Amino acid sequence: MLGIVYKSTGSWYIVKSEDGAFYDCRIKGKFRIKGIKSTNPIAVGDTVIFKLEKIGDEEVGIISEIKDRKNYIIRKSVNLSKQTHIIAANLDQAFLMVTLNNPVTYTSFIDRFLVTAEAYEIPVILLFNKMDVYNENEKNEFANLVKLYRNIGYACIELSAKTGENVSNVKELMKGKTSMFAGNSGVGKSTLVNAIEKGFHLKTAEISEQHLQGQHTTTFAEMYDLSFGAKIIDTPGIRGFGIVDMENDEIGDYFPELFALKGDCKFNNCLHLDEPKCAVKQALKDENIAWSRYRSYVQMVLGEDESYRLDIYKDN
Ligand SMILES: Nc1nc2c(ncn2[C@@H]2O[C@H](COP(=O)(O)OP(=O)(O)OP(=O)(O)O)[C@@H](O)[C@H]2O)c(=O)[nH]1
Ligand SMILES: [Zn+2]
Repeated sequence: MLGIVYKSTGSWYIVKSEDGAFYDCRIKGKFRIKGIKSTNPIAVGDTVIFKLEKIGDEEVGIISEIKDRKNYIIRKSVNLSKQTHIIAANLDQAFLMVTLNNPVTYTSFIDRFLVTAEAYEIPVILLFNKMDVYNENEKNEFANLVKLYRNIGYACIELSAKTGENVSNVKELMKGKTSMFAGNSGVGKSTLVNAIEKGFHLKTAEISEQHLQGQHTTTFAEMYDLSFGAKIIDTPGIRGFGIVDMENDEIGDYFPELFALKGDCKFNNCLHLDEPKCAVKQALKDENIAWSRYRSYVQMVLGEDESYRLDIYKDN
């Protein structure tokens, strides 16, 4: 039988088969996936093949195969080994929620998220929330931010999870897809998802509180079917995207507007720092590239912003 993993506890998996029924499944023997040193071979979102077997009185599914992943997000294991923990697989898109204040979302956080998403090959939609509370100045500031990211090519929606403004647009984009919601604590993820699906509660808050108390419990993502043909992967305690190890010379490739100019720099290995005849530096002067984006880029290249390599629980 073919199914999708909805929940994982590390040794047990809840798999929804094509016929719509849920089965408790386990893995038989050792499972290895090329190139991934992972503590969990199978993650939420994985498509698996399993067959039912009688174990004692119980009928359980035995997973024999994982289908190739379109993408996956990981985090480093808590125990400092080189191992990674796969949080979720096969995401169609991620929504990153951003607010101007309460809490402040820094552009460096947005950019790091976007870069990681590019590396993971996960499309991102930026949600600019709490539109109902901003004054004229703040509205302008927000509008500039929206313009900045739209120019690069990212989809942006201005909304208010509280009043419901533009919430239907988000819902529309979710139909038929598997989505994840990310953003700093307090930006309104739970409020939004609850507005999209009445009575549905994300688990983010309780876990991040646990984290504040220093309890590094391993958290597992979980997938849910919403009533309108959408799937959501809830990733408790995860505000960002996990980690990606990137070489300095590939970071620029994940800034689409820098990547587009790469061929115009004098040196084909230009890092756009102090090299002569750099097309990126020129574009900055001409105001065709945003300074905030360039600053995020430099921070990542110089390693001033190491948190993108670290545990995502440290994101803020
Ligand atoms: N004014 C206003 N307040 C909002 C809006 N969306 C959320 N809030 C409020 O912001 C606070 C935090 O919202 P949550 O939905 O809990 O935020 P969250 O992102 O889920 O936070 P964590 O669970 O900690 O990750 C709550 O008091 C919400 O009522 C909005 O559009 N406008
Ligand atoms: Zn350059």
